[in-house]
Amino acid sequence: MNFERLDLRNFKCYTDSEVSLREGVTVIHGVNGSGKSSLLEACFFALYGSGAIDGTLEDAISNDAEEMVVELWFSHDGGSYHLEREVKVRGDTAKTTTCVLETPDGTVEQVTDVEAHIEELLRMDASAFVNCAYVRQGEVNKLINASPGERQDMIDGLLQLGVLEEYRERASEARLGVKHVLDDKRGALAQLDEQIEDKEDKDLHARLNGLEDELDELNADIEEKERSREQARETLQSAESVIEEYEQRREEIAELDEEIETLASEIADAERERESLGERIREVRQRAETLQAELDGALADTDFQSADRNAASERLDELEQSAEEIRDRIEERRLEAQRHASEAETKRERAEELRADAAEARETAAELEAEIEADRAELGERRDRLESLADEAEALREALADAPVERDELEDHRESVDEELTAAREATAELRADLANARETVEEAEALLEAGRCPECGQSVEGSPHVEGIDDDRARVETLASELEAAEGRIERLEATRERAEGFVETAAELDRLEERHEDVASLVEGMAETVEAKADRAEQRRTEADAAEANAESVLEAAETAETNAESARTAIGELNSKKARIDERREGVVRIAELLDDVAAHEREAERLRERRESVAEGNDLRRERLADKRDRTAELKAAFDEAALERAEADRERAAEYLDEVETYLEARRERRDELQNAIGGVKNELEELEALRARREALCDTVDRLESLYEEARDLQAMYADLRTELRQRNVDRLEAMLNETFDLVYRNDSYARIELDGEYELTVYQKDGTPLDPDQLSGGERALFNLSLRCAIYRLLSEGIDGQAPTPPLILDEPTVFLDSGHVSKLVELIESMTDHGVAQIIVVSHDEELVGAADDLIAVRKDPTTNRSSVERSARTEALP
Ligand SMILES: Nc1ncnc2c1ncn2[C@@H]1O[C@H](COP(=O)(O)OP(=O)(O)OP(=O)(O)O)[C@@H](O)[C@H]1O
Ligand SMILES: [Zn+2]
Repeated sequence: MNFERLDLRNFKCYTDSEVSLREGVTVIHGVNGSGKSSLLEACFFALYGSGAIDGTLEDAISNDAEEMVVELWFSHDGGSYHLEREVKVRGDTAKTTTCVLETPDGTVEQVTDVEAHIEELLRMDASAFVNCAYVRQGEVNKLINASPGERQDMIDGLLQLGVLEEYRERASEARLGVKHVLDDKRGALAQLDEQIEDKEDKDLHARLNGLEDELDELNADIEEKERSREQARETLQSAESVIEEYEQRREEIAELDEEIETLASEIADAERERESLGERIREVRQRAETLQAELDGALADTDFQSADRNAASERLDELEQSAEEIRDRIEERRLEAQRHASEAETKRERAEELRADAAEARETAAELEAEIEADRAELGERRDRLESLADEAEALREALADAPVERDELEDHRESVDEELTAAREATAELRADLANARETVEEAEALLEAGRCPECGQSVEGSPHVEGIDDDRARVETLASELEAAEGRIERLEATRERAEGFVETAAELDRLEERHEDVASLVEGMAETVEAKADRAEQRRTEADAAEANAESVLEAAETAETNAESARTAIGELNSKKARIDERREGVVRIAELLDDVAAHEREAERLRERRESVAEGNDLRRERLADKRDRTAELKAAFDEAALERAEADRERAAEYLDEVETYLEARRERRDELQNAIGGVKNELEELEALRARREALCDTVDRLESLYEEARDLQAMYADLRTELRQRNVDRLEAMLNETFDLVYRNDSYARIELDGEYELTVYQKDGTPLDPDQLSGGERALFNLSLRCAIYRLLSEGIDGQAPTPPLILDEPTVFLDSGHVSKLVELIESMTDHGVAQIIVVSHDEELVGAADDLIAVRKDPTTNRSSVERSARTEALP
């Protein structure tokens, strides 16, 4: 078996690590506390679970984690295996939540199944694994310190010698079991012998004969007594029958006396009944006669003469029928009267409606006519107004006839006059200004002349232009004044013309308005005239309608009267029918009374007849009773004569005696029978005992056979037990011999020292070291380093013995050594390297050594470095490349 790979998550100081492991020698190195041992522990935990680690499951989980996973891949016997264990913290404790082993033949789950499978694969349990393959740190002395017994158990277990011990124990158990059964059987046999002896001592056959003789005698006695008991019973019976007969006779006489008395009183009762019946008959007959007289009277009162009940019924039916017919006719008439009356009512209502319609139509007509009158008056007024408007217009047209232009040009005309006037006024203003200037010029010249100097140059005006023009200027003033006068006259004329033009314009506007007004009034008049005509037509129509409705109402009223008359005549008919019906009812009552009387008379006659018959039967009954009374008296006399008192007394004496005897004999027989039962039981008992004796003898024979067989079985089991013990001793001796040889060989290899000659391992696994001078030494007495070497040798020897096996190659796990160099000096560390090499030579496929000692590195095929990060306190694993680098 080789480990191939180990994956860790949160296992102790490892957060997440993965290590692949190879064949050959692997050295895991690192400083103290870096996590080397934890790696090995993880492998061990993967294989064997919680039992394989120190402390609890919780301790194995990293301090700050809640769950942990360890996975181990390994090869074994050519197959690949994968083991996974997952542990989770649940509350206060940790639990294994997953445990799976994948094998080439399938998957194994559940902790117990997986562990069983591993134990079977490796042929060792956790403790055997520790003893053989996994040398835990600090346990180097374990094998030395163990007692020989413990050592023996350990080595026997590893070599599977324990199985033989188991078989031996089983054989011993079987032997003990057989012994137990054999003892039981022997005890049973002794008991049987005792029982048989007891029974034979009892002389059972003689007892049986005595009992049978007594039983015969007893039976004869019982038979005789039973015969005389039969005779006594017969005597008793005949006496009892005689007594019974007399008893019956006495009873009969008593009964007869009683019957006679009853009959006599019955006869007296019947006689009284007959008398009262006669009385009743007389009363009923009298009543019938009275009723007959009443009937005769009733018949005389009616037209009905026959005193026959059927004829009366027939007549009643006839009358009933007539009454029925009349009722029907009354009903018919009543309906008819109702129909006519309601018709008259309807017609009257209709006439009323028609009249109301007529009145309404007339009223409407009158209203319309009043409206027409008013409308006509208004129409007249409007026509007058129209005429006066026409006159006013005519007057205005005449006024316009004087106008200088046509009516539609008047406005233009006024505007042109206006323009002309404005122009004239402007020209006048110009003239006026010119004139004023001219006058000023003249006046200035005149003032200069007076002063004699020119106003402009200050020189003398004589001869200056200003003075020379004065005459021209005076002429011009005159011309301008006359022109201004003419212009002012023209303005005056134009103003008059303008006033007239304005007057014409106003007149024309007034005419326009009048004409418009005239047109409006004319169209109003026309509309009104049309309305008046329409209203007149409507009034006419209403009047015609009113006349028609009136006429219609008249004829409807006539129809109503006819209906009323019809209703009245129907009512009269009803009255007549009612009185006719009253007469019929009266007649019916008479006939009913007659019928009742007829029934009554008949009933009374029947009652009289019934009473008479009853009276007769009472008389007959009494005759019969008298006859029976006579018979009974005869029978009583007869019985009394035949009664014999002496015979009765004899019979009573016989009965007493017989009864007494029977009592006695019964008690006697009872006792005898009891005795007979006892004897029969006793005989049965003796016979049973005889049978039992036979059975006991048969059983004894069978038991003797069984005991013989058990004795030989016991011998066999004892032989078998001895054989297993011998075999184990022999096998162990052989192993011990080989182990001793290998131990010496290994010890020689690792510890070259002149002090020790050899090591002895005896059959009881007692270890002794012999010094050169032949003195023995307990391994305890060796030095610390010697002990470590001794122990290593012993382990390697065991490992070799195992791996070579008793019968061929056994499946050995990797050889794991944890810190084997402690206590060793450097010389012995080199020896250790040699030991490891020799183990490889002996065919150990995988050796894993944990050490912080650099010296061991030389022996490594593969080097694994473990480091702990000082800040996180978490370890990591690294395959170091130093293998090649090192010498
Ligand atoms: N549950 C845990 N969580 C975290 N760290 C843990 C846990 N259990 C143990 N450790 C730590 O793991 C570290 C490694 O211990 P281990 O015995 O594997 O070291 P080592 O390399 O074998 O040392 P030495 O050379 O002294 O034998 C220890 O320092 C310990 O404190
Ligand atoms: Zn360690």
